[in-house]
Amino acid sequence: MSTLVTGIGELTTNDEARGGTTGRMRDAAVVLEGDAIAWVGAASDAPAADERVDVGGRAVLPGWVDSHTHLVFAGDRTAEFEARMAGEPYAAGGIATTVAATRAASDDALAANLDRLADELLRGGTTAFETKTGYGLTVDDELRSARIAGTRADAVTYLGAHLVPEGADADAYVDLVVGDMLEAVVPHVDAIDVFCERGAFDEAQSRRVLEAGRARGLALRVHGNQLGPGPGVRLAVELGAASVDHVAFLDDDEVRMLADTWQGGTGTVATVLPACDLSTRMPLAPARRLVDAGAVVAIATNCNPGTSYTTSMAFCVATAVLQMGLTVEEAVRAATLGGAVALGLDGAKPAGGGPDASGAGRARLPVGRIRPGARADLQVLDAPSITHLAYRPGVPLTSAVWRAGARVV
Ligand SMILES: N=CN[C@@H](CCC(=O)O)C(=O)O
Ligand SMILES: [Zn+2]
Repeated sequence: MSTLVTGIGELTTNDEARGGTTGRMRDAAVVLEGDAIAWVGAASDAPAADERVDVGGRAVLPGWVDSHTHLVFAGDRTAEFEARMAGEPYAAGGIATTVAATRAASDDALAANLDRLADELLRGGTTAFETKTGYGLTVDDELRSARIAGTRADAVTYLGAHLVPEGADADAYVDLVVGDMLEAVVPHVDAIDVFCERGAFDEAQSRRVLEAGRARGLALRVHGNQLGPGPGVRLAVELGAASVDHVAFLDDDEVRMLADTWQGGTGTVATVLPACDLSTRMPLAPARRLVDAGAVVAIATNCNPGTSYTTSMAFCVATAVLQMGLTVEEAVRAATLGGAVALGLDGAKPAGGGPDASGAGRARLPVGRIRPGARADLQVLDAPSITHLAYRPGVPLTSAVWRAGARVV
């Protein structure tokens, strides 16, 4: 089955061969064949296909790639949010509230909540997403979180090192995280993550976690420099992490260090989380300085019930433009290809996945670009250009979405 999507007023391809930040084309068409993109070019040259969809001059771009979420959880944290808006600071300890609710929930309840949020992501134009464990913090609860995550997510990250459980000794808990817990989850995950922050895990503990994950072949991620300056970014760079996320507190050396990782072609993506910065009333990550220095930046929602309860990549893109100083093109690239690079799903290396990473959502074709051979993931905006994402903030512009060749919105 093939589909010709034509009448595209503005096509954002992210294809470097087409030049510019976003490889933009005018009056374009795309042919989807099965789950892949088969052809991209001028509408006037488009080949015939089984089905034809005319989008009437609207803008088309790759589906969002949300490279940082925490969607396996139960309960919510409305009261904590209200207290924060009344002046209380965010503290890592709030995670324990969600851990208790998650442990008490059935598998079905956790899966239903994940489905609800994954559907919400899709309706907002997100066609690929990562999600993490980290609200279980026992061997059994982390294992079931990883299994459930794999039913929907394109990439699953093990975050046993999210918080030291109440009453546990920190170093003894790290022994468990790098020992039995890692052994249990490793067949189901692609990456390992650690919350390297005051109130969570220190540098030595974070290093142990990341080195253990690396020894098991997992990609590395770090929650770093979220609540203040700290060792997270330096550790991520030293250990060759795929991404370091939050990065709200960066000095000039850290910005340069992140940019320098890309000199050999692969490096550590700096993932900014604008909705989280706003919802925790923390400073916005210095996305402008990162892009100016040459770092590869991703924009993600960090959807979770504590610090960032939104699935809206469009909101994050608008914030990155209006408040972090990115251009619309830079923000759109960061929210699509940037996320794909962070997840290793951009096609630069074989698709990720642990030995048994066979979840329904797993990406087997590259995402983040509209070009032949990529997964057929694209979104149509009810607008003539991507500029409207920031020009009309808060307006739900997503009008059609294809994921892996299937029309889902
Ligand atoms: N910072 C650590 N983890 C999450 C917050 C989780 C929570 O508060 O429940 C984050 O990325 O913001
Ligand atoms: Zn997070």
